[in-house]
Amino acid sequence: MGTLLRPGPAAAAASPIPVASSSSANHAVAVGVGARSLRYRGVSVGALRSPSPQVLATRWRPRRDTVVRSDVVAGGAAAAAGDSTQALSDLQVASRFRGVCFYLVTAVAAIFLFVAMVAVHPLVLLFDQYRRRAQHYIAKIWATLTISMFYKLEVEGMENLPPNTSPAVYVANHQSFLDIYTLLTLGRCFKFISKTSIFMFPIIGWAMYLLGVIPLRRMDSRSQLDCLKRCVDLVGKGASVFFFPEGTRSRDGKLGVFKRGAFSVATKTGAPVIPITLIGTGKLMPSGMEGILNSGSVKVIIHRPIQGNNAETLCSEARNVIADTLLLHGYGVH
Ligand SMILES: CCCCCCCCCCCCCCCC(=O)OC[C@@H](O)COP(=O)(O)O
Repeated sequence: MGTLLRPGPAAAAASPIPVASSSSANHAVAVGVGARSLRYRGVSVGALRSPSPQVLATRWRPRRDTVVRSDVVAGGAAAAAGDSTQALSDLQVASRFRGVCFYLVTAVAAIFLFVAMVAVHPLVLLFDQYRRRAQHYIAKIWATLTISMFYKLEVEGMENLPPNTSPAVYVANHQSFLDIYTLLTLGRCFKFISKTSIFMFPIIGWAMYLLGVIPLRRMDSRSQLDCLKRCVDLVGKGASVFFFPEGTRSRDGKLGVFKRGAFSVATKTGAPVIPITLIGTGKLMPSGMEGILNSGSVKVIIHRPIQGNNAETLCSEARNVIADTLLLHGYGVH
């Protein structure tokens, strides 16, 4: 993998924890996905916007089972204009229908499983306050049940996954909400770091509280420091933590810059970093298109643990191994 073209070492940004800028991110949605759609239809305009057209050409080879953002927009506009022949195609309707079914299944499963979570919580607090294995097991059931009906999941490198008794810092690329479901199926008791707004979701937000998910106000430097402190504390007590070092879902499908926070937790605690590459979730449910679910499959690649005492170096190593794997699978990296 080391022989692949790489854009350079991971550029660690100034703030230690990933912070998203929503306005620029939204712009990226419009530009990036629009470019994909043109490529998808065989027009080469997308190449003008990408430094790596071969990569995009590979990645966005025509697929009849994938709806991209501009398809939905175009379909909606046509419908509004009263042109029934250009209304949403069967394909788009199928992706939307699949999306509705997905949320129905996951909501019903969550209602029942949340009751189980509440029931075991006193015991969890008494006997397993930091790892909360029972709660994570229930979350694993929820995720497995949900995704098993909608996409095929392949996991490579299970042997690299440390046991729940070994604290570690897990990091992965982030393309979609489906990343969370996919990662929960691994059955490891890592604490996600989550933006605070997700805690507002009924049931899911409450379940996150029971799981011990760590809240982060992304634009608040004090919250960032508190979050890192909590992570160091948890790892010291035998639990694991999970970061998306890009801090936000990729809008154009390419791997973004990694923040250093996760890696400073690893160097402060001596815990290993476990890099994970997620492939395909962004095609199934792209960022900004949470209402649809395309058909397809997802691959998870768990890389070998890396260790070190320099956060910058760990950050570059982890990003490089994920970037190489994404390039190998036809994705781009920034
Ligand atoms: C009741 C059944 C069990 C329910 C278990 C629910 C467990 C949910 C764990 C949720 C962990 C959420 C982690 C989110 C991490 C995070 O915050 O990443 C940022 C993004 O994603 C969205 O950012 P953006 O792309 O900028 O909108």
